[in-house]
Amino acid sequence: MEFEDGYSAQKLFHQGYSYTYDDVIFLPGYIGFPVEQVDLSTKLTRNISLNIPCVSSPMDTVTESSMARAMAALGGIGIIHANIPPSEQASLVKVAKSSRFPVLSNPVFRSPSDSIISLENFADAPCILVTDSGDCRGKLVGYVTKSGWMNLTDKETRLANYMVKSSDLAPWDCDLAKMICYFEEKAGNEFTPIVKGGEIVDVAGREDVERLRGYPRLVGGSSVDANGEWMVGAAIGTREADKERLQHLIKAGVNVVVLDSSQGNSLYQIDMIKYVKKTYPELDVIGGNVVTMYQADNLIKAGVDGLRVGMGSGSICTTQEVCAVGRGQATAVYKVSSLASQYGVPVIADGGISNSGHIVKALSLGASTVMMGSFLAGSAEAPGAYVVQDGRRLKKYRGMGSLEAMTKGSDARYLGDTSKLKIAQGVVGAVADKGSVLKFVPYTMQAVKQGFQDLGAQSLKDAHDMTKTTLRLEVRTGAAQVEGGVHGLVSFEKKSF
Ligand SMILES: NC(=O)C1=CN([C@@H]2O[C@H](COP(=O)(O)OP(=O)(O)OC[C@H]3O[C@@H](n4cnc5c(N)ncnc54)[C@H](O)[C@@H]3O)[C@@H](O)[C@H]2O)C=CC1
Ligand SMILES: O=c1[nH]c(=O)c2[nH+]cn([C@@H]3O[C@H](COP(=O)(O)O)[C@@H](O)[C@H]3O)c2[nH]1
Ligand SMILES: [K+]
Repeated sequence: MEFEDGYSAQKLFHQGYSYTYDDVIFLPGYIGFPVEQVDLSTKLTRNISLNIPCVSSPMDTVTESSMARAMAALGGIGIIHANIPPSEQASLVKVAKSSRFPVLSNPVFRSPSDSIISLENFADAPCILVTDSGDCRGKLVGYVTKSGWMNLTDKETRLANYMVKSSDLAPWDCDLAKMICYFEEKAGNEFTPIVKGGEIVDVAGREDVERLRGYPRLVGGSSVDANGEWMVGAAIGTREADKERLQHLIKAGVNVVVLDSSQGNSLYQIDMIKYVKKTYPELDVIGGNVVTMYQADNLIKAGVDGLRVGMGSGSICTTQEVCAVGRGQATAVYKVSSLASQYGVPVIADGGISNSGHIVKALSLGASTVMMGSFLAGSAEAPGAYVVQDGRRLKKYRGMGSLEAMTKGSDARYLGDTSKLKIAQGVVGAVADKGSVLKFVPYTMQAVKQGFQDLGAQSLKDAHDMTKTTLRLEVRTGAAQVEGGVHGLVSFEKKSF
């Protein structure tokens, strides 16, 4: 029997309002299965499948090699930003794909006849690798740990005199499970270099392995391509020079490209989509950003394999203030998805995700994945070091359209090559330390699964089907939103897991 209770998505999003995630609330459905049976596997593009619906933003304070590796290990994907020269971006892609162990350690190399005079020689590396040639192509003879070096009285002494002698190497396709076995077998080793194609590409440490063992495990597995390497995406622009950038990325083995623009429905982007599809027919290309059916239709006709949705919804975005264009993110995701689904083009809900509930809403309203910037920027895997401010550990997070990011690399794109007027569409800020994505993303996915269970959706397909049929939702008034949050307490501590 049908009850007159709540609104269908179609009715709710046809009222002339731009709604965002917090404006709407879903009415629960019927739970007929355990939470473990919720399957969050999904599609990033027509041809790329993921085990979790998570994508990291192509921003220079969010996604470089370390984030891309971790996102792939989790079963999602990272999109490497383009705010650096093409060869550097390509090398970040290559590094991310060079090992299947989810931690990146940027090893430092020396030869046996070298000495280490200062702790700074370790840079951020956990140890120094000693090879006969003193570089990554040489034959491994041993390694030096920080504590081994600290205990030295004579810092001038040569590495050959105190290094831990070892020639043990782990192959690049050793994932966490294989690395656990490796360290169990090699009881004396604290570190093992990882080798690929005759080159040492990274180093794994016993401590990392132990730490990762304590993290929650995701069922479903990692994002691995046909060559057994992590899947990694990269952003490019729509200028002539981006064709050369793309060549570098292709050589590095990039699996998907995102045409990174705030307003994707342009002559430039349509030309670029056609160029990419013609030149590299095997490569999936994601177009955007779009927020309307009209914009999406143009890019779908041009041949995109995926669409990125969101304009001005990002935490660091000022586009709606500056340019007066954009859309509430819930409406944008619903409207674009309802068109894109007719063509089998998956939608990425980009921006405005600050909790697991927002992810449930984005996915239920039709998105196949969510792209996140601020949600991931405070993690250990995001680029940059933590700073301590008023007793809190913070990491910098900035918009790619902020003045600071523009002057770092995207001037040509932003200002027009000859223009001298800089108009920011983003801000520079900071986010709190959240620890490793390898730890908090699995908890977040468990929360999303619970949301799906409450709705009565066992998969993304179920949720998408329900949104077209039985799902009911409502707009929350201001008071209802207050009620939905924590309220009326003198103090509280919000700990999610
Ligand atoms: N999602 C969002 O709401 C927003 C995102 N951003 C982010 O900021 C960054 C830059 O975004 P946009 O400024 O939109 O970059 P964009 O590269 O699309 O546009 C910058 C300027 O270059 C022009 N342009 C692009 N290709 C051209 C060509 N071939 N010939 C001549 N002119 C050309 C555009 O029309 C525009 O005026 C991206 O990382 C984007 O994701 C910025 C603002 C909003
Ligand atoms: O208006 C903008 N000015 C900017 O400078 C800017 N930089 C990034 N982005 C977009 O914001 C998304 C990340 O948003 P969140 O932090 O909310 O996850 C990203 O994925 C982008 O879509 C920008 N938007
Ligand atoms: K905003």
